[in-house]
Parts: sequence; structure tokens; C-alpha cells
Amino acid sequence: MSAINGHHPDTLWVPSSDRINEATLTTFTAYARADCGFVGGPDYTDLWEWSVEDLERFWLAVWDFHGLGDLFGSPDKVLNERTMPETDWFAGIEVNLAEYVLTRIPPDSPAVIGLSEAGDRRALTGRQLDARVQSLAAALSDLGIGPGDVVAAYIPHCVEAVIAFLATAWVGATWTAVGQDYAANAVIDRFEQLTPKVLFIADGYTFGGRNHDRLSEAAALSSALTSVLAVIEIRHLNPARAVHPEFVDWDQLVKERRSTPARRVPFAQPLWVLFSSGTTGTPKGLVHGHGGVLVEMIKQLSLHWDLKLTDRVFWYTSPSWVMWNIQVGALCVGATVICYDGSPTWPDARKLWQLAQDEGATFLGVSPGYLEASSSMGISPGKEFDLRHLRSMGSTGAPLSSPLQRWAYEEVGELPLWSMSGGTDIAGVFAGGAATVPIVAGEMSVRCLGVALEAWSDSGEPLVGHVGELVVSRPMPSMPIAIWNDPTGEKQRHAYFEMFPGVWRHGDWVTVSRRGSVTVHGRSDSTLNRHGIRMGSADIYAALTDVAAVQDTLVLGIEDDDAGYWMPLFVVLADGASMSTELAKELRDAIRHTLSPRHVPDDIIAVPKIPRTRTGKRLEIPLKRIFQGQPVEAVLSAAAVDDITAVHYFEGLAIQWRGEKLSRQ
Ligand SMILES: CC(=O)CC(=O)O
Repeated sequence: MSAINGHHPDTLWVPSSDRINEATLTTFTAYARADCGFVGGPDYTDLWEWSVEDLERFWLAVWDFHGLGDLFGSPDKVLNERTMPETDWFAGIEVNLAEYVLTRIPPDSPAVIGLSEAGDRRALTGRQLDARVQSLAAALSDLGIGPGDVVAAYIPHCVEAVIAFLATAWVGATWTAVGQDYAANAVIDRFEQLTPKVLFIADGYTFGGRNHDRLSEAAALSSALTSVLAVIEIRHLNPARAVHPEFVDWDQLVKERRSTPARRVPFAQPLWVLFSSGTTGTPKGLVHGHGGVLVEMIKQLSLHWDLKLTDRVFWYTSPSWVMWNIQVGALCVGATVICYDGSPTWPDARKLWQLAQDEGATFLGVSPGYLEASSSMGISPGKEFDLRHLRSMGSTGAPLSSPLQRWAYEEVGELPLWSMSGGTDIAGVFAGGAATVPIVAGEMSVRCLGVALEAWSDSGEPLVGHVGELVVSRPMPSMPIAIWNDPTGEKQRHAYFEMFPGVWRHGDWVTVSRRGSVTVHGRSDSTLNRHGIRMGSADIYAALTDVAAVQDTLVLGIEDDDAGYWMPLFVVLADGASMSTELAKELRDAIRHTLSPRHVPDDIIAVPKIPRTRTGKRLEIPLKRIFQGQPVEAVLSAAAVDDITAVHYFEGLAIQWRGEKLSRQ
């Protein structure tokens, strides 16, 4: 690809002047300049600097620009103090996210669309969504549910999950959800910490061409969770079956037209509890405040994703993953949310492209894994499908390599694909893209507005153009207000504020360029550290994405008292490929030429599968610990892993390695 005039040589996408003029970010910038004291230059980085310097004015601008002030009033003070975690945002303001959502969606526009793997489709207009949310909220009120109560859901990515969440928020209660791919024990581990009062369950779901009945798991949850007053059953898999005799029928509750006033709650009232991936120990419950989430969602989805009333947003996700929460946040800007309950690759990786075409999606969210699956199947989405409505794409879950980013640009179309990094911890995004900023291969184009993201050295010096710890040096409203069952705040301090007191240290390893773009190199606690030189695993994965014989990769850096430092690369071979000295050389050369000789692994070992968390993240730290001699049960919970047999395969390799019997290339 040739360089685009006047831009960085690796620029993939440049916004047209129409795109810039139509972007909400452009209107917001003019508003900030006219009414909020922004006096900087025309570049995004000028606005970003203002947003983190004049943090309080910036968030107030987001609040007023999006009509929150008209609905909920103006705060006397936006932020009490900037030292984390003792922050108090929008003190005195009472909010309700569901109330805001239901004022944004036009009554006759589609609000939520539910698609099943088998091809069933349901769509609710704004009016229908409003009616169902209010009826269900009235039923929750009848049960006495309100602020301080937890409502839990064991549910697929279906329309009912969105209604149940909004009804919970409407009555001021706290939501938590786990997708139905989790077994009962893993769900109990999470939910019983929260003593929920109401439990929503679905009878099952379809995935990969198979029906998965979940009624026995639902019964196990209902008997284990003794705090639950009512179990509400959604007949999702089999609408014709009778409702379990001890459960309440969802259809009955939403059929009756009822209403109840929205319960406004203090800004920091818990909106939801999201669980960390839980690879070790009991999963951590991250509590986010009602108002903090509301302003973060609006900022991200309106100013960064550039979503408007006419947008149709389709993110492939599950209710256990923060991308579900962020996608549902699209309702805050009045956009339509498309929920797909099924496999992204069944019968093949064309599935999401097909659904995006059929639904006229304007925004599609995927993971690097899905793009990889599409590219290795030789799919050309832009030629095979009519994606004329698609305006933007997003990718999260893992760093997106530049070859995949290029592939998408060439094979999907000339539209922005924003690689993003954020997560469960902040229910939002630290770095990503903006409709007014060009995209350079391998980078996240911008630090998000209001996010004082920097790369810091171990001694706390900000670094530009060099790798450092991802820190956020000023507070964000969506940082967790607490960790569940952490009365002294000790767990929260330990998780984020130990390395640099008063500053959020995320645990990722990043570079911030002079242009303000960001590259994530992997988790800093699983950083490869060879002879004192630190390297990111994501860079090694990216260097190998173009090798056709390799389907998946994992690199570990293992310190061992006896064996010194060992850096093996594990590879899953593509169909028909076999491990050979030639292939091992090709992989080493690719790493050496793309990165450096220091990045070349000590050994290359073919494995049948790389195990991942259920949200698709490689298990670098637990597998490293297993190689260091820890038992599997001590380093991960089987329920948090997609395939425990793959973990046991690595355990076997670790035993062989420790006995010096491992065969390697
Ligand atoms: C926004 C994100 O970064 C989500 C994730 O990958 O967990």
C-alpha cells in the first residue's frame, strides 16, 4: 500500500472532510470552544490535552452537550479532588441511566434487534422497549427491589437481557450477569458473593449448531442462591415448554402494561458489578457507579464511536463481557443495538459479515481472533457481502496486529477499524480511535478524551516513544467505586494503586508516540524480560500473523532457579502444516526481521490448542506459573478457561520440561 500524502507512511485510513464535518466530535469541539473555555488548536490532541488538564470542565461539557443537565440538573462541583481513589464525582446529582436511555430512543425507531444462530429475528421499537422495561420494573418494585439490591442474570445475549438490565437500572438496583456458557458452579462462585434478590434465567441457548439446555443449571443456581426471592424464567430456547413450576414466567410479567416512576439514585450508586476474568481465585467483583458509567458510555459512544440515532450497532459479545455493557450503552445515544446469540464462526467465519449485511449494521465490533479466522479462510467481506451501510468497525479483546488491520482495510473496505484498549476495570476505553483522526497501522490512534493515559518508567517518569507501564494519572468517572467485599479498600489499592500511589496502574505495557497514538504490547506482569530487556508478547504474536502455516501462538518467559530464563514459543499449526526445521527457521526469521534478534524464542513447540479465558485472552501468567512448578488448581479456575484439556496439555509439557524430556525445535 502506498503512503497517503502528507501522512505517516503506514497510514491506513484518513477521514474525508465530509466525515470530519459530520462527526459529533467536531460539533462538540465547537461547543467546548464557544461555551466551555477550550482555547486550544484544531487538532484532536489539543482537545485531548484540554480534556485531561481541565478535567472538570471537560466532563461538565460532556454532561451538558448530551442533555444530561436538562434532565438531571447541574452539579455544584464536578469532582471533589483528583487524588485516586478518593474521588467523588458530580456530588449531589441523582441520575437514572434507564430513564435517560428511554428519553433518547425515538418511539418508532428500532431500539433492540435479537438474532439467533438459527435465523430467528425479533425487533423492538423504542415504544415497545419502554413498555417492557416499565412493566418489568413495576414487577421488580412489587418484589421490593430498589437501591442496594442486586439483580443477577444467567442469560444469553438476547433482547430480554437488555430489557432486564434496563428494568434493574430503572428501579435503582444493581445488575450483574453471566453468560450461559458458564457452568453452574462458576456462576455460583460469582453470584453468591453478591446475595442477589432476583435471578433471571433463560432455559438455554444455541451455539455452534447445537442446543444447550440450561434448566438444570438454573435449578442448581436457584437452590444455591438462598438470598433469591424470585427466579424469572425466559423461554428463549424453547418458547413452547411450560415454565418451571417454581419460577416466574417472564412473558406474564412483561405482557401486562404497567408503569412505575424511574428511581433516581446518587451518582455513585452501584449500577452493576462486573467480574474480572477470574483466572485465579474467586473472581473479583468490580462495582461501577450509575452516573460514572452513564457519562463514560456517552462520551465513548457519541464522541469516539460517533454513533447517532440512525446507527445500528452490532458487537459480537456475551453478557459476561464488558463489551456487552458498552454495546448496550449505544442506547444512550439512541442507536439500535443488535444482539446475536450464537457462534461467530458457525457454520463458518462468514457468519458475522452475513448478519452485518442482513441487518444493515453501521458499526461492527469484533475481536482480532475473528478477523484472523476470516482472513485465514480467505474471506473477502467487502466483495462477498453488501456492507454499504457499514461506516466503522471496532476491535477489542487483544492487541490488533498491523497485518490484520491492513487485511481489514483491503478486504472489508475503506472505513476506520478502531483497535481499542480498556476493559472491565473501567467499563470503558482508555485508547482507541476517533472519526476525525487518521489510523496508522499497528496503533490505536488516540488516547480517549478525559483519559490521562501515559506510559511511565518504573520510577514514574512519563515516556514518549518508549515502552512503559500504562498509567492513568487523573481520575475517570467510570473507575470502580469499589471492589465487592473489600470494606477497607485494600483489594482496590492492591489491584491498581500499589505501584504508583494515587495513580492508576493498569498492568498493560504500552508506548505513547509523539503524535499521541498508543501501542499496547501485552500485560506488563507477563512481560518477557530477557537479560533485563523487556519485550511485549503482543509484538511477537503480531510478527507471526502472516505465516500461513501457523494458526495460533503463545510465548512465555519463564524464570527458573535451575534452568535460568527460558522463552518458548508455542504454535498451533494450520491444517495440513507440520513442524519442521524449515518452519521453525521461517518463524525465527519473521520474528528477527520484524522485531529484533532478542525477540527470537529459545524453542518452538507445536501444540494442539492454546487455551484462553472465556473472553479470548491468552493465559500467559497461569501457564508461566505452571511451568514454574505450580499446580493447575493453584493458578487458575477451570470455569474461567475455554478448554481445560488444553491447559492440562501444557501441564504435561511442563512436567516433561522439568524432567528435561521435552522435544523442541
Ligand atoms: C474495551 C476493552 O478493552 C475490552 C476488553 O478487551 O476486555
